[in-house]
This record gives sequence, structure tokens and C-alpha cells, in this order.
Amino acid sequence: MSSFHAASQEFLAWLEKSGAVLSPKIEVQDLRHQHAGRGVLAVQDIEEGELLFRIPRSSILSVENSVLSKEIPPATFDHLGPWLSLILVMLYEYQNAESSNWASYFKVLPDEFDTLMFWSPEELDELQASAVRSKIGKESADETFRNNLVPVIQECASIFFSGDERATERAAAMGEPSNLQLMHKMGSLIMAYAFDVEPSERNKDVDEEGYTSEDEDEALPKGMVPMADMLNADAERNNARLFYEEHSLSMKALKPIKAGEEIFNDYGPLPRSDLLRRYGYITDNYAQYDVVELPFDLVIAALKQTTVSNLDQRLEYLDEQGVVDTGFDITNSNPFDVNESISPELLVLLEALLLPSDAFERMAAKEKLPKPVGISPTVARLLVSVIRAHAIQYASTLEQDTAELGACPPYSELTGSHRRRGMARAVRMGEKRILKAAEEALAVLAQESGSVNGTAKRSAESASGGLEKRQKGM
Ligand SMILES: C[S@@+](CC[C@H](N)C(=O)[O-])C[C@H]1O[C@@H](n2cnc3c(N)ncnc32)[C@H](O)[C@@H]1O
Repeated sequence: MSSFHAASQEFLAWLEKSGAVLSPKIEVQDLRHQHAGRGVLAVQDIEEGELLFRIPRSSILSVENSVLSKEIPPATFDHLGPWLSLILVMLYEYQNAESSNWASYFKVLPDEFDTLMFWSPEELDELQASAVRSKIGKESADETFRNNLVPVIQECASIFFSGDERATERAAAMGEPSNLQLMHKMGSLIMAYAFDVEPSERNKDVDEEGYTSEDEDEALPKGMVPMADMLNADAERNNARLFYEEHSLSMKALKPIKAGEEIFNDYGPLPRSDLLRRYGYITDNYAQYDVVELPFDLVIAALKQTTVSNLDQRLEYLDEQGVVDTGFDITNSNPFDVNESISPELLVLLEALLLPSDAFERMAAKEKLPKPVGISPTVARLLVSVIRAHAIQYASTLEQDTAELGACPPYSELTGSHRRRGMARAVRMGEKRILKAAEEALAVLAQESGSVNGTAKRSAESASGGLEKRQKGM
């Protein structure tokens, strides 16, 4: 028996011993030939709504369930926040090796990742001008680990390395590169595997009238849910979902699943750039969610070529109104529709910046924002120049990428660095396709004279003057 298969068997045995219930109609299988690690497959036909497995809440690797949370004061976890707290607990359980309740679980978790955090600079260069490069955050995570996590481990050395006479020495070494790398691995596991665990009804904060507080949903504690995280995902192939119950978490079929089919969870409608950053894989099914981000700097550079006055003052006002950001999305749409795809914040920002001075001042005095009824030719012209400026920030053109793609196997047939480079090419091509479609559509609008063109679809959202600031990255 291979060690891969043996680890799966040990994990499943541990799970059942912990009180989990697994349907005999499913199996954990080796999908490494598809570059998908382990996955869960149906071995018999499954009906809609059928239980695939049930995991007791006590099996979740979480702050709440780890003995560390009984030893370290709650204030320390509050200070660290949910993400660092779970990293701390995972480090603790991991270094406890066979004495950890989750020892068999760690054996099926990967030790190597294809997420962008672990790519070489040369591999990252293949993403060219994609905004995802600025969202990897390796340096800032290193700093957070050094400044926030390492001091906690050092303060609690005797608890963290309990029973080890070298506890202080080991804690002192936590800031070393190999240990920071381990923290990155735990962080990457959380990013690709953890769930936001809804508390059981009993543990929800309930007020005198019996209502739970609304804030609760905003910061659900993260937990590693064994088995639930064995499910892969592929946009549009989702056929299972996790249900949160009082004492357990149940994975159920959302539709009939035939024997031989893979069981898929839903990781969300992620652009391929973010899928690569968070999960280290892509499939063509996610191309529909692709996004290209126009950098704010390029928008400002284009505005500086116009006669707009008091740019800095205007930007200060617009920042207060929440429409200034580091970048602005153009999303994919099919068929491509600029009105649907271009960030409403960007359109509002440009309409406002291009207003005559007196009109801008009147609007600012009323603390309002423009109510666009479409994209004016002036805004369209400006956007075309921003899009062209961004397109040339990519080291190759879409045509060159297409030719390159035709000359080599698809990334799905490649391994290692070749695969990473192939996935990066697919990401940058997706972004360039959106730029091309947007440029073509805007060029038409730019030529129209006089009245604005476009639908009023977006105007209702924008007119409120209270646009929600977009979340960049996750
Ligand atoms: C929650 S885990 C799923 C279980 C994982 N396959 C394993 O072996 O541990 C998420 C990871 O699975 C892989 N994955 C998920 N869906 C995939 C897919 N459709 N194709 C390839 N890999 C996938 C990625 O490496 C991702 O980071």
C-alpha cells in the first residue's frame, strides 16, 4: 500500500473513531493524475439531499477545540484575531505530532502548495501586469508573524512546548525562516481548506428576546473541517454543500450524483487570478468570473492629460465618499457589456472628476455624487486611454500569448513549473481578453457625439451617493 493511500486509510479510520458517519456510497480517491490531490467520488448513485458524511463538531480543528485555548488567556486570542489564532493552534497541534488529536488529519493535508505565495519570482513574472501580484502579501504576512505571532509563542513557551526542556530555545527560534515558512504553510492551509464555522444554536449570542446579534455573521470563527475539505471544486459542477447542525456538520448532495462522478463543493465565483492565489489551481470553468483591475495611478495619469482642475481637492472629496480605490475592476460578461462590466465606482469617479468646477462644487456642497445614466463619450475616451496604458504594462500581447499557447500543451497536461507558467498565461490572457472587449466597446461609445449612451441599469445603484467600497482581494 502506498504511503498516500495508507495516510487516507488512517485518516478515515480516525474520522470514524471520532464519531463521524460516512456514506458507503462515497470514497476518498487519489486524483494526483489530474493534479487535484485527493478528492471524493461517488461509488454508487446518490440521490438529491442524501447525506454524504456527518462530522462531529468536536473533530473540527479550531481554537475552541484545541487544548491550547484552555491554557492561553482568551484575551491573547482576541488580540490575535481569528486568522492568526487558528495558525497558532495549528502550529501547536502540528508540533505535538502523534500526541495531537489531529495527527492523522495532518497526514492528509498537503505540505507543498501551488498557491502564488510559493511561486518563484520568475514564475510570478508570467502573470505580467496582473493586479493579483500585489495581493499575495508574503512580506506583510512575514511581518505579522514576526511581530504578532512569534512574541505570543515566546511568552507562552512553556505551554506551547510543554514538557520540553528546550522550550525557551525552541520558542526563540520561531522567528527563523524555516518556522516562518511553516506559518505560511498553515496560513495557506487555512486559505484553501478552512471553513467559516457557523456556531451551534446553543453557542450563539442570544439577547433577552431570543434574537441572535447581527454582527455574528460578520466574523465567524474559522475551522479546519476534516473530510469536508477533501472536496475539490469546479465552477458549475457543484453538487454538495455543508450544513451546520447543533452537534455536527453534514455534507449533503445538492442533486443526484451518478456512481463514478466526483463530489464538488463550491469555493465561490472566483476569478482565475484569485483562484490561483488562494487555491493554487485553475480550470477553464472559472474564466466566466475573470476580472481585470485598472490601476488607480493610470486613471490619474490619464486625467492629468485633460483640463481637469483642482484634481487633488476633488480626489480628497471623492475619497471621503468612498469611490477612490487602488484599482477598479472590469469584470467578464457574456456577451460583453461595458455597462455591466465596468466598476460603477470608476464611472462615478470619472463623471465627478470631469464635471465643470462650479458643478463639482455644487455637488460637493450637497455631499452628493453624480448619477450616471450611462457612459458619456468623454468618459469612454478617457477609459480607452487608461485601458491602452494598462494593456502595454503586460509584457506580451494577446496575439503573442495565443501563438505561444498554440505551440505548447495546455497547462492541464503539464506539471511543476511548466504548469504554473501555463496557468499564469491563462490568467493573463483572460485579463487581456477583457481589456480588448472593453476597449472595443468603449471606442464605439467614444465616437458617439452629444448625449450619453448606455443603459440606466446602474444608475439606481449609483444615484444613492453611498456606493459600497469594493473589497480588494480576500
Ligand atoms: C479544500 S482542498 C480539496 C482537497 C485537496 N484536493 C486535497 O488533496 O487535500 C483545496 C485544494 O484542492 C485542490 N483542488 C480543488 N479543486 C480542484 C480542481 N478542480 N482541480 C485541481 N485541484 C483542485 C487545490 O489544490 C486546492 O487548493
